[in-house]
Amino acid sequence: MTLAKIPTFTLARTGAAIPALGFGSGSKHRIKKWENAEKTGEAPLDADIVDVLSNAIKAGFTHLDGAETYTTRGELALAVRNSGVPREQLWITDKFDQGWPHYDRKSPSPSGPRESVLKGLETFQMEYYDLFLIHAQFFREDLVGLSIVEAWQQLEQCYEEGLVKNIGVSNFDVQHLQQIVDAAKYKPQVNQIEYNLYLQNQTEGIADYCRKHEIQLEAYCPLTPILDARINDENHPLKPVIREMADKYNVSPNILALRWVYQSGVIPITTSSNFERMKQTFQIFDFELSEKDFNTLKSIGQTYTVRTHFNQYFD
Ligand SMILES: NC(=O)C1=CN([C@@H]2O[C@H](COP(=O)(O)OP(=O)(O)OC[C@H]3O[C@@H](n4cnc5c(N)ncnc54)[C@H](OP(=O)(O)O)[C@@H]3O)[C@@H](O)[C@H]2O)C=CC1
Ligand SMILES: O=C1Nc2ccccc2C1=O
Repeated sequence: MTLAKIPTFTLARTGAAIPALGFGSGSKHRIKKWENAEKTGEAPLDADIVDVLSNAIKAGFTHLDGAETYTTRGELALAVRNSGVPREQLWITDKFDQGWPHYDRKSPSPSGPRESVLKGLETFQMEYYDLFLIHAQFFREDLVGLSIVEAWQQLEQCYEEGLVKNIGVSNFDVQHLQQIVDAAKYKPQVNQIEYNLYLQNQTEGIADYCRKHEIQLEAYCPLTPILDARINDENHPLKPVIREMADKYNVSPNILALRWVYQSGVIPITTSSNFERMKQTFQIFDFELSEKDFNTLKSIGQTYTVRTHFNQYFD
């Protein structure tokens, strides 16, 4: 299979070229796995999810976003293996599950990220991850056996051992990132956060902080502004603007929303079960928003906030 050439961003400190668009194996896929496990008490491989992830690779995605907590590592590993795409042509991200206080879920790797990395590499039958993240800053003693800084030091060890080529965090605010930066031998290279036109700072000052410290932002929920399921309000201020601008640029609204994220220097991590939509996603690289239109979207987006994840911590 010939893979499409996807633009990249360069990660500080290692110079790694990370594909500027990623495909997620969490969100709807995580929910499906967790619900099944609740019903049946186990989480067997889900053939439909393997198909979705295989289709994503067929559609041209080379950057795949996984996480221990999604319980879809097995599905992603199979999709990667079945694709026949050489390992070095793919970018595989995974995340350490530190446990989730609001779900009362314990970490499946209570001794820390190194345990998670080793288990993940075994599942994937591969030698290294391109990027490994601490999934969230919500550490609680009864759910995981180490502190944030100790977790970071384990990731640094994995980096020195060559098990992970790049290291970072997800859902970190300025205060928790600063704790790591103060103690770090190697500073985080990535922070994956909820980010879109309606949530341009998951937490106060986070986008500027990451830019200042050369920490690449990745955006989950990039499509929130076009999803009625997430915005139960006909009158949200971007609704007519997105429609009008999508017509102007001759793209669909989802492409416009993703392009804005990419053009702001942030890597959209999206997902879909729809093969046509997967292929369509690459249109974000075929046009450019004028500076005026980019800024119009940005300033109108700032007048309205939608957060779908971790409200109990961040609001
Ligand atoms: N670090 C973290 O804490 C988190 C990380 N993530 C990561 O980010 C990934 C993506 O997250 P997610 O929020 O789902 O991403 P998006 O905001 O891209 O939303 C994806 C959803 O949008 C739907 N969709 C796409 N286009 C359209 C359209 N034109 N019309 C209607 N529906 C559409 C898709 O449905 P359809 O299948 O029908 O196309 C899919 O359910 C996750 O899989 C995960 O890897 C997500 C949440 C938290
Ligand atoms: O996609 C995700 N959905 C989640 C829900 C709870 C905790 C983490 C996540 C994800 O990363």
